[in-house]
Amino acid sequence: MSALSHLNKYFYKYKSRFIIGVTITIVAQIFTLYTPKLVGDSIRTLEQIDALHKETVIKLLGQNIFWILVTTLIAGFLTFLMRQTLIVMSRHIEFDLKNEVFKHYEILTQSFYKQNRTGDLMNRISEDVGKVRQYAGPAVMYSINTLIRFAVVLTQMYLISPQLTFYSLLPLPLLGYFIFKLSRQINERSSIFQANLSQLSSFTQEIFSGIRVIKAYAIEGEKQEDFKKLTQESKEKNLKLAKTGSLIGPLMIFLIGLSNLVVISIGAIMYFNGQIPDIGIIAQFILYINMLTWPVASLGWVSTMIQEAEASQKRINEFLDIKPEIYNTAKEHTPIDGKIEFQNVSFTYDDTGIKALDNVSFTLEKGETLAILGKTGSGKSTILSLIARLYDIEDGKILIDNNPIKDCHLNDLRQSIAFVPQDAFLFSDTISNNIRFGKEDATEQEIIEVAKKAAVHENIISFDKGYNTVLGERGLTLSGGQKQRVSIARALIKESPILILDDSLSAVDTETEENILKSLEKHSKNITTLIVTHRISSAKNADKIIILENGKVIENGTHEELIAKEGYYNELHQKQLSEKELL
Ligand SMILES: Nc1ncnc2c1ncn2[C@@H]1O[C@H](COP(=O)(O)OP(=O)(O)OP(=O)(O)O)[C@@H](O)[C@H]1O
Repeated sequence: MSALSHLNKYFYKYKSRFIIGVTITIVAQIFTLYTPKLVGDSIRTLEQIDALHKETVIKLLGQNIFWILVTTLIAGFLTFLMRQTLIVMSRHIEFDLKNEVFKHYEILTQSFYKQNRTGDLMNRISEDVGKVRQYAGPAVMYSINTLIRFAVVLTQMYLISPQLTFYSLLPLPLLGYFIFKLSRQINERSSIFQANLSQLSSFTQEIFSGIRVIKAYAIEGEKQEDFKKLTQESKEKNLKLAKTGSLIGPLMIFLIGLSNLVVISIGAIMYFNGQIPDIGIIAQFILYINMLTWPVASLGWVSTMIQEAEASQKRINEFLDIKPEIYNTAKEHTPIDGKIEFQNVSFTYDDTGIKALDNVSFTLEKGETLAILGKTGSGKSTILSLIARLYDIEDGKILIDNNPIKDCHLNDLRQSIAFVPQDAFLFSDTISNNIRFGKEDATEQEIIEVAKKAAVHENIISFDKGYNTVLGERGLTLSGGQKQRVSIARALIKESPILILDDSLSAVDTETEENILKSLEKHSKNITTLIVTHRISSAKNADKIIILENGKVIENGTHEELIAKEGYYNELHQKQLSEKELL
């Protein structure tokens, strides 16, 4: 139960609902006691049929039926209220916990997302939180219900006949034991089934995300076979689970029957021996025993729920206990102007041990543009990640507006960067909302303006619904180049002092690229811009250019200076010039 103690703060938060729920449960249980008593009274009345007038008997029976109806209705209504308070409380707790987990996911760093699979993250926030809710709601409710029912029913039974109470309760522990054993087995089998289900969903999710590759390689048949194998496994596991589950019903019927038999036999003997005054008591006890059977049976079920919830909360806590490696240390807000300086920065990725940057230095004044070129894997994107402080460095210094990056308010720093990543990610929403993502209160006019600057306006208005075109999952309805340009528009609307383009014109033809760069030049006069690119055409107008190789800066200067050096840049320039001529 230690992991579940995480929920105590929520029980405390909803304490008034909890207390009201418990009070209602107690009152509801007291009302349910009336039915057996009234049934017993009715049988007692019938026993006296010879001594009483027929009308008196009918009148007494009629009164009893009336009160049975009234007390049952009240008990039913109170049970409804009990669910309304306790189950609704669990829904509130589920909501709070989901939000707590989501908020925590958001502050965790890149390495967390690299180490954990998306499916796992989703499972913990949905499936596991759902299991925990079963504890906070039904498990707590049934436990309280059982406890109170036992207390009131047993007291009533004991007051009538302690001896008959003892005998009638004999089969109940047996019922409890078997149900507990079966629930254990159900728990194990359901965990196995759940794990298999997770595997199945991860498999299908991957297949649908990569459907284009699967079709291109014509391996649908093979994948179908894999799917068949997985579903076959899933079916077998589910059948095993169903087999155990189907034993519970018959077992309960058998043991309830046994209990009734015990009450009738022992009750009859006691009646003949004069140990109980009338047969009505036997009927009353049969009803009491039936009232206790379900709570006993539910104990096994409740214990399964608690065990599952404990396991799930443990998984949730594993993530909640992870402290983000990167966090804000600045007490005050630090507005960002845009000067960026790297002083002998070296950086190694912890998980792979790859040294991505080696002694990198450059200075970029506010409003200047830096182009970063270099072979793939040379460390270009790493520089950009470090500016957004997605990682912290150990060697060297990164200064933003002459202050160490760690002294900048993390939120201010990230807010001041408009980032266009290598693989543009668009949400399943309208184009307009995808652009507005960069500035929530942007007007339609502003959206159109930035779309024009990103040279994507003409494309957008050619769609039937224009800016209201809804993009499919991950914006699949747009071409690669269109996605990149919408992503650029989103960055431009943000009007941040720092603009970062990570190879984000790669899917755009050179003519469109030129148009975009021209508008960017006008747009970003006061904006510090970093462009990672493989094309000279994207770099040539930058104020500064650096060339990386294996994390080291091997050349730096302006376009003219680098051409004159006859190194990597010049070679690339010549190559791209001749390619252009060939076209
Ligand atoms: N998140 C990461 N964790 C571990 N290693 C990484 C990570 N990102 C990049 N690397 C490694 O660091 C090195 C530099 O990668 P980086 O992405 O900065 O190169 P790049 O020049 O941007 O490459 P490309 O042009 O292909 O995008 C590579 O060897 C890469 O494998």
